[in-house]
Amino acid sequence: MKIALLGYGKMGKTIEKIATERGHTIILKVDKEDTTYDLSEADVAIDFSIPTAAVNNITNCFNAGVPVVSGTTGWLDHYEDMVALCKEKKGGFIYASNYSLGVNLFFELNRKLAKMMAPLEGYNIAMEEIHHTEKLDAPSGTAITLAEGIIENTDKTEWQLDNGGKNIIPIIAKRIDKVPGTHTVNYTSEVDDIEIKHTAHNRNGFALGAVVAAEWLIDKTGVFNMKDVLGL
Ligand SMILES: NC(=O)C1=CN([C@@H]2O[C@H](COP(=O)(O)OP(=O)(O)OC[C@H]3O[C@@H](n4cnc5c(N)ncnc54)[C@H](OP(=O)(O)O)[C@@H]3O)[C@@H](O)[C@H]2O)C=CC1
Ligand SMILES: O=C(O)C1=N[C@H](C(=O)O)C[C@H](O)C1
Repeated sequence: MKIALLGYGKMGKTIEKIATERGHTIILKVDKEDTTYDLSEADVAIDFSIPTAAVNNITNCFNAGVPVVSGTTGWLDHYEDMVALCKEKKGGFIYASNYSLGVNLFFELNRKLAKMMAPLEGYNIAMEEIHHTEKLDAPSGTAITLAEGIIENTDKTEWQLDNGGKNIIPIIAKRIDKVPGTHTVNYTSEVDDIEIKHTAHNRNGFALGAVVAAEWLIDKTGVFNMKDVLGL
């Protein structure tokens, strides 16, 4: 595959390494200096840039007829606009807040646990995410997906950064040098606690998932997610 990398920071560079090992060619590397770029030679684009650039990058892909794997977080207020544009342009689009296989299994576990906890009284729920100090958005996209999985399966109706409440899931976001990404969901009661936790040791899992998603998306039109890619 000929891949355009939209965003060539920590993730872009890790994706380059893994994509090259899998026999793909990187034909374009875009960073903030590149205001215009040519996607005409690309089979697929992978966007890991910054929240304020994601919508423009994804739009450019649809306009160029290039399927796009989006991993950038912090832009989801515009997600439905991108879905509509994808359909209008008959494009191919995958967004995931986290591309790692482990986290996608963790998402399933989180939904299942929430469903089991829903009828039980006396448990308080709280979430924590820890990331490196360069991260621009909080809470993480992964924490938001986890919160949505809980909201779908319990009487919780919303999440809030730092604040909890009767129907509100509190998410604590910590920033600690070099941490690739750690997510914890906690149920605590007077008699016991239940905790599920995913710890990324490096960025390779995110990058491999994004490349696998790009391989899967080639020649498809429509809007997909990692459940589609992994057959979960
Ligand atoms: N879905 C997932 O599995 C994962 C998602 N992420 C998300 O991916 C994104 C990138 O993460 P990470 O690589 O760690 O961040 P970095 O800050 O290391 O890299 C971001 C890159 O985007 C570049 N950039 C800035 N503006 C633009 C633009 N207009 N167009 C294209 N590129 C631009 C930056 O360039 P410059 O350096 O010149 O400013 C930089 O190279 C974040 O939103 C993060 O949350 C991260 C890991 C996993
Ligand atoms: O910015 C990061 O680094 C990460 N961002 C994603 C998120 O916001 O959930 C995924 C991963 O946790 C790393």
